[in-house]
Amino acid sequence: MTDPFGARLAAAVAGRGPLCVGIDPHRELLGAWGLADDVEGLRRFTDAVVGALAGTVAVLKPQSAFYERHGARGLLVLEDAVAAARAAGALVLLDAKRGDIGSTMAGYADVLADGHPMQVDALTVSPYLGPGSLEPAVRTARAHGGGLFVLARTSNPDAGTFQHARLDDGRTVAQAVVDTVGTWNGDDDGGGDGGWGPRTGSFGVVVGATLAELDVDLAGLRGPVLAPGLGAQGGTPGDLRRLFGADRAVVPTVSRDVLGAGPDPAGLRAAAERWAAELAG
Ligand SMILES: O=C(O)c1cc(=O)[nH]c(=O)n1[C@@H]1O[C@H](COP(=O)(O)O)[C@@H](O)[C@H]1O
Repeated sequence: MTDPFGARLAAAVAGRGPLCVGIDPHRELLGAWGLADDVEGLRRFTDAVVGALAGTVAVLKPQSAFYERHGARGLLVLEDAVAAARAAGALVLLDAKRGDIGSTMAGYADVLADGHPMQVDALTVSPYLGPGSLEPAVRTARAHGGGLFVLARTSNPDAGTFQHARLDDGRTVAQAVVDTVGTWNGDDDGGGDGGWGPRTGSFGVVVGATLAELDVDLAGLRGPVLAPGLGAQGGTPGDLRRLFGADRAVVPTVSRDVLGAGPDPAGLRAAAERWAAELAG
């Protein structure tokens, strides 16, 4: 039986540091690397990032949209990259922001299951259809040692329009999302204190590093926080410390600010190492 995702993530972070690098091969970036916006360009970009970084960073986060837009052959590139990244020791967080109900949600979550041709370690999901809508994904994650990161307080400027809306009980939507995810991190699923360790929960939330202030209470989360918005969106390592302190299980994720240093593998590695050093300092 595979160890729970939270424990595996904590072990990866202990060995490699917390940095997650997003693989976002969008049109402009392919062009900046001198690659065509086609499947061959996609493959060369992806192979370069995985080859340069999968042996050293804790987590790689491919963005599914940039593979789906190239059709079935794009998905084959993603499938190969996921296998190569995991073989090199990186955890793979598939960024697809899935959200649906019942059997459809279960279908999306099958990407976490043993035997899936593109099995990943964790998946980003959207809670918009309600807390119960994500239960099938929670079940699949538990059964296969997978993890989920649920969108709670995202990094985009207008995120608060929905995420600050209030429930009848006065909590913001973002807070209700965090509280819901905290209930999934029960004693059997890690259920630690919100820091790194073998009991780090397998169910996390997304909270942007771009926030002016931390306007959700993470005390009951007991799982990891994925923090995007660093670099290109303006967030800094100082913002991370200001928002989350030093003791919380936070996975800072950077895409453009590392990917822009390619295609030279040494350049990619140097950019990731720079971020890792700044995050450690
Ligand atoms: O889930 C995410 O990764 C995510 C959540 C969020 O709140 N904001 C956010 O930018 N992201 C993702 O992070 C990537 C952009 O990273 P940067 O290029 O570093 O800004 C994209 O793939 C976004 O979908």
